[in-house]
Amino acid sequence: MSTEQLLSIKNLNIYLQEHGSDTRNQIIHNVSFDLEKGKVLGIVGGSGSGKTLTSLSVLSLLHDKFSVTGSIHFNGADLLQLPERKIRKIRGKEIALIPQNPMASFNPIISIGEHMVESMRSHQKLTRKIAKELAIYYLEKMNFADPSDLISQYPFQLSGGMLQRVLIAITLSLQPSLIIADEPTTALDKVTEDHILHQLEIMKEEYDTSMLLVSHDFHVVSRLADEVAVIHNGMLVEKGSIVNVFRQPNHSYTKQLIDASIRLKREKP
Ligand SMILES: Nc1ncnc2c1ncn2[C@@H]1O[C@H](COP(=O)(O)OP(=O)(O)OP(=O)(O)O)[C@@H](O)[C@H]1O
Repeated sequence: MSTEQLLSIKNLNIYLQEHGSDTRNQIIHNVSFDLEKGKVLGIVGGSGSGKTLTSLSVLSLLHDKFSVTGSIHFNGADLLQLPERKIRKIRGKEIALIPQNPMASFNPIISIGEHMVESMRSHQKLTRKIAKELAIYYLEKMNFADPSDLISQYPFQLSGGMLQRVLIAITLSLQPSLIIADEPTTALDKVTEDHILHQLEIMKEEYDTSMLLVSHDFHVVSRLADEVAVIHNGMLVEKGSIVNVFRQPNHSYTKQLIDASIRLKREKP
């Protein structure tokens, strides 16, 4: 592995064996790709292609009915070989996940400010006062008009788009080396999608954050990604620079995804 690579996935296979079943099905087949420091890699594929399983395997967040072979080197260590205790330290602090449904990441009875303070204090030695000041700073970065008021609100008082921006602010505050954003805008309308993509652009440009951006939508990925990997039926069918793949897709499945994203862009309200 070159020293520049932050993440290097080699020959990743993921198998599913339901409890009590003798049959083991292979879902991900021999997937390999690298992510350089400071770059964004888009992982694109249709529903059920295996994007989420591939990205969750990096965080060792797969249910125990899945088994994984191959290697996932992150900062030099193979994550598949690390004990859970070490993975837990990496998760959140070194590798953070921005999921599709942000609501599931929040506890409904804890205020936005408390979520931010707690997540920062669980990874860094900070007083509550400093953590609160930092929370306000990062919410300002996410263009919230009144962060001092926002921190006393509860998750149910915020829209899906606002919660997603809070989650990005929390992620920023942890300053991870790698962010995995799994369909971060799929549930949102066009205007909110634009806001979120803009916030992710800020993350990339100001903080030099490396990112795996998972989406079924080529248009979303093309806004941010340097490189793209296309997954179909659990197999990597094409990868390359976003400009080259977008202009001259080699695989017919990639062409279909690009056409679908152009249609989606026209139709999304
Ligand atoms: N918990 C699960 N139990 C059984 N099969 C699963 C589970 N999660 C995923 N799969 C199967 O694994 C395959 C890949 O799923 P995955 O969620 O990675 O796809 P995806 O590309 O992220 O799709 P989507 O965008 O719809 O989430 C699918 O065929 C799916 O049915």
